[in-house]
Amino acid sequence: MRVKVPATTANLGPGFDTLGMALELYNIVELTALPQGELVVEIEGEGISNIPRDDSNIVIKIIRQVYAKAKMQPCGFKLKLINHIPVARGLGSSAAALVGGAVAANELCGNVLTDQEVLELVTTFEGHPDNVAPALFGGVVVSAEVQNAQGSEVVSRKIPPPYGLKALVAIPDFHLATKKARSVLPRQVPFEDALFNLSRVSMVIMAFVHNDWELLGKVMDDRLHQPYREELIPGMKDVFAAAYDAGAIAAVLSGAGPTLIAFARENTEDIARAMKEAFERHGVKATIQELKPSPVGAKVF
Ligand SMILES: Nc1ncnc2c1ncn2[C@@H]1O[C@H](COP(=O)(O)OP(=O)(O)OP(=O)(O)O)[C@@H](O)[C@H]1O
Ligand SMILES: N[C@@H](CCO)C(=O)O
Repeated sequence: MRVKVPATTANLGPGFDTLGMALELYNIVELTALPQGELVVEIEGEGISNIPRDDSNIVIKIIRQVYAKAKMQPCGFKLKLINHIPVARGLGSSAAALVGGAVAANELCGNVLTDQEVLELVTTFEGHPDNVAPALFGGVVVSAEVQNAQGSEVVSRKIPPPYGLKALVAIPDFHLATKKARSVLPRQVPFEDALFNLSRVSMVIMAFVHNDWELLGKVMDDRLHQPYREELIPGMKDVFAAAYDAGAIAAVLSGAGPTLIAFARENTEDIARAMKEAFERHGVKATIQELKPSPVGAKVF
């Protein structure tokens, strides 16, 4: 069983824990059932030296959860992870790993779980839906956890991938765990900052629905997470300024960082160079990739 699953950029500025976009950079998860008790984990590419190869691997954990939820007899597994998404950089590596594992396991179980059940299971593991939903469905996805009679559910709606928009991701050569990047966020925020984000995120959704890039350029600001995370990413503000000066439509933190992402339709080479050089001025080596939004999410192939 082989599954291809995209990287994702979460938040898209003001949409903290709510918005995410799939990107054309993919991991592959290969899963084979073995006799009970056997476990083989092979890793290629990103994370080769630090992703565990035992039961503590999050892909193995979610596979076992899928089997339990599908009420299937547990068995052993051979798991091969071919990783192109950099780990702990803000490009949804954990969501891709979990979605890839869950979709592969569900396929081995005869697709007993619906997409919605996979979304719920993986979101509970990950803690928030903003990377999980676009990794599963592709495009730009708006998600929310809402209360219902049974407890809670994840509602999500997909906006088709933006046409002609390119993402320039500046990936620094250091890791930043999401847990650490969440630990610097405040428990409470000023009312006016909540209002600021509420109005901006509504407009960001409108911009993506209507492919209105002029609007996007006016409203992709954030006051709920980026200002607090600036201390963790040397040069963040200067890299944003360099991207705007070189012609970017908007520049934001990708997920929990440290990757910074600029959106553009033209001048992409100038913007990439400007972001790289701005990081260098702060002593940070960064790799720049030009990616397109991915219209597709996780796919068995
Ligand atoms: N392909 C993979 N296979 C198994 N575990 C992985 C894989 N990729 C990431 N992980 C696990 O997820 C952790 C990184 O998750 P984390 O949420 O900190 O970063 P991220 O998902 O890359 O960033 P963000 O959520 O900001 O986009 C790694 O330390 C590793 O434990
Ligand atoms: N919304 C999440 C994305 C990273 O997992 C955050 O910014 O912490």
